[in-house]
Parts: sequence; C-alpha cells; structure tokens
Amino acid sequence: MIEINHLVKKYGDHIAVNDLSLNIESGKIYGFLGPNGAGKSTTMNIITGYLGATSGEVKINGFDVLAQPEEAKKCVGYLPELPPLYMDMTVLEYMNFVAELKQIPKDKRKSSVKEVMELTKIMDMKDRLIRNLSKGYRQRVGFAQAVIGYPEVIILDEPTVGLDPKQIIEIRELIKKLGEKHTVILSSHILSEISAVCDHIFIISKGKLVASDSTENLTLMMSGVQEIELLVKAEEEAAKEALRTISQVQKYHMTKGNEEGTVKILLSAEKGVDIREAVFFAFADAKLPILEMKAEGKSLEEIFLELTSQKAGAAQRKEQEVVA
Ligand SMILES: Nc1ncnc2c1ncn2[C@@H]1O[C@H](COP(=O)(O)OP(=O)(O)OP(=O)(O)O)[C@@H](O)[C@H]1O
Repeated sequence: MIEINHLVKKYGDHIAVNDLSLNIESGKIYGFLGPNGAGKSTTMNIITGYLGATSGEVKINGFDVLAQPEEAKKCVGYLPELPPLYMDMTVLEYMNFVAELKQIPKDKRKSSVKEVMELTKIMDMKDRLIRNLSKGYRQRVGFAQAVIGYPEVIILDEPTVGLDPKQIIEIRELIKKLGEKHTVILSSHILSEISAVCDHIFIISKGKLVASDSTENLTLMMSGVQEIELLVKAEEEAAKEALRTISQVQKYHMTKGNEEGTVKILLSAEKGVDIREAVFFAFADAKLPILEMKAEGKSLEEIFLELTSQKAGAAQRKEQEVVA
C-alpha cells in the first residue's frame, strides 16, 4: 500500500529524516511514535506530497508521490497538525468547498458531505462559523475534510493534541472506526495515544526508524528475558516434574507459597518467546492447578525511553535487533 525507501530530508545541514525505509499494508492502524523533532511531521508531509524529499522514494498504491503526484494524492486524506480550516466559512460551506476541491462528482457531493459529517458528528454545527467552534469540533471538521471521498489511506498528525480527555476518547473511537475500512497512520509523541489505537508501531528517533512491530510484540520482544511468576497448588517435586516438560524454560526459582500445599515459582524464558500457554498446559496435564500467573515485561514507556534515549549506544543495538 505505502512503500518508503531510503527517504532522506535535509533542512540545510540538518537531517530531519535519515534513510527511513518502511512498508505499510492496507487495513491496519499504524502509529508513528517519537519525541518532538523526531521527524514524524516531515515524513507525513512527504508521504502526502506536501513536501519534497531530498532523496529516496515514496510509493502509494504503486504511484510515486513525486512522479505521479495526482494519482498518489488521490489515495490519501490528510489531517495536518494544524488543520487547514477557513475561519470565515460555516462548517457546511467548508465541507462543500472541500468536496469540490477533492473533485467528488457533483451528483455525489451532497450525500458524501452528509455522510462524513454524520460520521464525525458535526451535523449539529453545520451552520456555525468555524471560528466559533471549540478546539474539539475544529478537530472533527479537520477529520471530516481528511475522510471525505473515503481515500484508502488516512494520515493524521497528532490528532488529539490540545483536546480534553472526553474529546480524546471520542477522537480515538473515531480513529478506530476509520481503521475498520481504511489504512490509518497517526503520529504522536504520547505512548498511550499510540498504543490505545494502533495495531502496529514505528518508533522514530532523530529521523531514523528504531523499531517496527505490533504493539504487543514490541512489548514482548523488547522485554529481554521474559519472567513469569506463578503460584501453583502442588508439592515441590511434582511442580519440578511439570517444569521439566517445558523446553523453553531457561531457569526457575521455587519457594513455598504462603498457603499450605502451594509453591511460588519465578521462571525465565528465552527472549521473544511467550511461554504462558506452554506453562498452562504443562501444569494442566500434571493436574496441578495454577492459582496465579503474572508475566513481567517492560512497559512500552520504558521501551520507548530506552530506544529514543540520547545516550543510547543501546538504541543502535536494539535497532538492529528489532528491525532485522
Ligand atoms: N521548515 C523547516 N526548516 C528547518 N528545520 C525544520 C523545518 N521543519 C522541521 N524542521 C526540523 O526537522 C526536525 C524534524 O521535525 P518534525 O516536525 O518532522 O518532527 P516531529 O517528529 O513531527 O516533531 P513534533 O512532534 O514536535 O511535531 C526538527 O529538528 C525540526 O526542528
């Protein structure tokens, strides 16, 4: 759907995007996560054709953004960090204007505008001047202009910035809804924002891709050795016997549990292997009930800090591990 190959963007001597390559498949919600100045907006502006690259290539549905800008742009709806709204227009006037600009056929304009205004819940505001709308409603109008005509890809730059918690939840729901039919790419420097809605995360730091994986895998892969804490109703020998049947267990430490007839086990597995199922079945086969199971992994917050840390020689190593 979108291919980015060796993308570079320089502003004078400053490299804002540094040899970025990534692939985006259709029908998923993707997140660009990175601290301020990481190069997220620059990358999005290049994908949407608003900005030229210094070198490298971006293809949308096979169309090169530079060589075939019209075809490529037709596939994309874009909500920039500052939505391009006309303050002196009413919401409806603005939406009609956008529909015309996007060359939606005349006979379909009215219904398209109505549909998208209903989706973004701005119908009640149709006659209000945009300058008199709250920040949350302006953002919704920004959404509506990005979505009209239902482009295959919808790109949202920091879509929830400056919104109150209620508005943030509403916008998240809207993004999830859009994700049912479209490929959505959104950027944020806030982890919870990205992990709440995205299927796949690209972590960008200093213009480089430092990690790319599903939200789930990223947490698991980066957690190093996986540790699991168990409370099992068993005698020590029987528990050891069950543990021997799980090949992925590297080592374990067993102590008596607080309750009579229970043992507490802290076990570690290889990096990147989720052994919770194997543990469950091993103890179930031995007819030893697991009373508690807790997987200890690093939070996405910790991973993010590690990967984007200024000091990080470690980040480079992680990059090779994750991107490889
Ligand atoms: N027009 C410009 N001229 C010079 N430098 C620029 C320009 N636009 C962006 N930059 C620089 O390029 C780098 C990447 O900026 P960009 O806006 O893409 O980052 P970002 O990840 O979107 O950050 P933010 O979350 O703050 O928007 C920053 O160091 C920024 O200062």
